[in-house]
Amino acid sequence: MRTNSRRQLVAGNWKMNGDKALVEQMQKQLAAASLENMDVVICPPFPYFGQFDSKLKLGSQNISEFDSGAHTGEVSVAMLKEFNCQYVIIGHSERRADNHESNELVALKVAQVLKANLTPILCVGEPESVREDGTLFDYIATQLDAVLLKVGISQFAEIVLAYEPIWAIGTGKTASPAQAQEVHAFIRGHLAKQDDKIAANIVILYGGSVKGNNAQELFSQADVDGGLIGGASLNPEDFLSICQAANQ
Ligand SMILES: O=C[C@H](O)COP(=O)(O)O
Repeated sequence: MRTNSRRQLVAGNWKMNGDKALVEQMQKQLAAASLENMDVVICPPFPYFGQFDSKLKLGSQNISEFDSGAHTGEVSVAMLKEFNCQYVIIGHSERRADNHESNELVALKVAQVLKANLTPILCVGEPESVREDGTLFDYIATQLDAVLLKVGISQFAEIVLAYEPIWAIGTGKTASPAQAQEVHAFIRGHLAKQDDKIAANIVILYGGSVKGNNAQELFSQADVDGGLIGGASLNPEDFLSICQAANQ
């Protein structure tokens, strides 16, 4: 049972997976469920955006930092709005690695999403080597500070955060509930140095090998407000059980 007023959120990041059939199955599964105490967001690849009905909240996995123009292969915030997309994942570790997205570019993209009145899901998280060498909190603080410097603490009232330890993504090696809680509490404390109220209200998701059988324990941690789900978001039954854990 939650002891704070933050509403839990579960976002399914399909990454470069899924097909038209999965869109149909997922919509059917979620339409039949009663999930009145939490929010569900699906972040499919762009080609499937038009296939989603308006009952589900839609999220994007990325966005251009530019408004429009000669940027081949990019998608703008204005285009997302035409499809009623409300959330945008920014700074996922796979984009930071595969597309060389720096903390500064991540900050520019967060600003672009906020300018369009959409909600960024800002991802932070450390590689295993950083956890091992004891610089975990500095690493997370640096990722947060780049965005704080660009948009300011007041804008964090419109942001969702996701803590995703890179070593736990797609590996089956979930952070323990205590490890997740420790970093979530650090993040909230870091923001509280600038604004107590914004820190207390911000939703912080955990991501990294969340499944139906571990979601409830992770989500019951005091500073964990739901999850950013990869692999398990491709299975409608698993994803529903994760949403149900957040709905309690
Ligand atoms: O965006 C989602 C995360 O990268 C977690 O992925 P995963 O649930 O497959 O570990």
